[in-house]
Amino acid sequence: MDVHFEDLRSWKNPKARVKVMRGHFVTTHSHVNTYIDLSTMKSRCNNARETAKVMAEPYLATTEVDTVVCLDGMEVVGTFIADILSRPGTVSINTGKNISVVSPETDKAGQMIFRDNTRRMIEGQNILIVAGLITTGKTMMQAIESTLYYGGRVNGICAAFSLVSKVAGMDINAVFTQKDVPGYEKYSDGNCPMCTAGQKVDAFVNSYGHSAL
Ligand SMILES: O=C(O)c1cc(=O)[nH]c(=O)n1[C@@H]1O[C@H](COP(=O)(O)O)[C@@H](O)[C@H]1O
Repeated sequence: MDVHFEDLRSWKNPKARVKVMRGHFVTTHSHVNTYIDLSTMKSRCNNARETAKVMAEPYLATTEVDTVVCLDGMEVVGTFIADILSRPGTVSINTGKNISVVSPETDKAGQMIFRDNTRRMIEGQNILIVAGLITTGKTMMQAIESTLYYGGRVNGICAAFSLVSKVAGMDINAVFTQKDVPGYEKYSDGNCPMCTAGQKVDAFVNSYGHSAL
């Protein structure tokens, strides 16, 4: 496979950056013609912090957050978001809080669950969900349902990249949208023109990364 990544930087903050690769990829719920690699923002401290600034900004003055629920391995970014929201001396209404940062577990049935030890960080709490990639919105829908099931209030949803602007009627605050990645297309299984054209699958991709075939 000829691996060619383009750098993509947020116009809001160039240090919030991802890498983009074109090809034929199989994801959990769809086929996509573009792979977005989030490893820099997920794993490098400076990039995670700068990404967190972009993500936290809309919530600073207005949104109560007690717990950040992280999906797709976004814990480093989520922790910076919690820190930014709770910092003293900012306009944040969450100043001084000890905000929790948790991740759900996916059980064998594919349900997102919280173990007994983290439930108190969901039940009766104001939740901000932080996702990596939102493609169809199915995974986010599961995360919202799970949070509500455990008694949390979903007050905000943010993502590194989202193809959709809303899930369950809630706005998605995305660092990158389809406008930033022109030509990004997703196709349901069985309806993929790349498969129809006999284009070989380049890689299986999931939130951990990609494995070339
Ligand atoms: O995990 C994946 O398969 C994946 C690869 C990809 O290119 N894009 C992508 O959105 N995902 C994951 O698929 C889930 C979101 O897809 P939807 O449920 O279709 O919105 C998230 O867990 C993403 O990390």
